[in-house]
Amino acid sequence: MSQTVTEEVVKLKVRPLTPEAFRPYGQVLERGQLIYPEVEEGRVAMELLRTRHRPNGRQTAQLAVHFTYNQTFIPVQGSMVLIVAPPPVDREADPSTYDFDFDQAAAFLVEPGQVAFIDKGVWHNAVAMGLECTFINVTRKDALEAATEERNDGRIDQISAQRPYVGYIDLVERYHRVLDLEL
Ligand SMILES: NC(=O)N[C@@H](O)C(=O)O
Repeated sequence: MSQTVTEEVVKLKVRPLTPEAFRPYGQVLERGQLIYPEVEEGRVAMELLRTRHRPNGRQTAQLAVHFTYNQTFIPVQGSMVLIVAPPPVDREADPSTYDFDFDQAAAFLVEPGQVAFIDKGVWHNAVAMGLECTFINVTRKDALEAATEERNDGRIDQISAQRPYVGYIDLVERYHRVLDLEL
């Protein structure tokens, strides 16, 4: 009889966003400091997105990755939880083999007025902390590309299908694991 494989739940405690705690993943912009959004292709673009609470929103199976640009999350209404993990070790490897370090994965509460800037290659996904979060997304856009379609299903593979420069990993498919936020 075939056994269904149930995924292992990896708990992530949601932590306050501080420059020190966030340093392995990027920078928290503070007054008097500068950050430099950067793209190796396309153009730097700023868009206003809204993400809404979704059923089972505490669990995340997919995360995005891109080495050609860094990215900035700036909540303006409502808070978000930014889930991150260090970049894959080998950028030149086949993206389908990119590693994911569960031991270094983390979740940070980003509140309105805070600015979370992730380095190139950092694994990431963002979910609404409450019912919804409207945030400024500083990202990459290629010529003629429109604003990112707002989704509430955490499906980075669907984003990747429209924006091929956004890579992703499905932790359930790859490791039979899922990240579960502990608030
Ligand atoms: N969902 C998500 O984080 N997408 C980004 O990678 C982006 O550049 O917009």
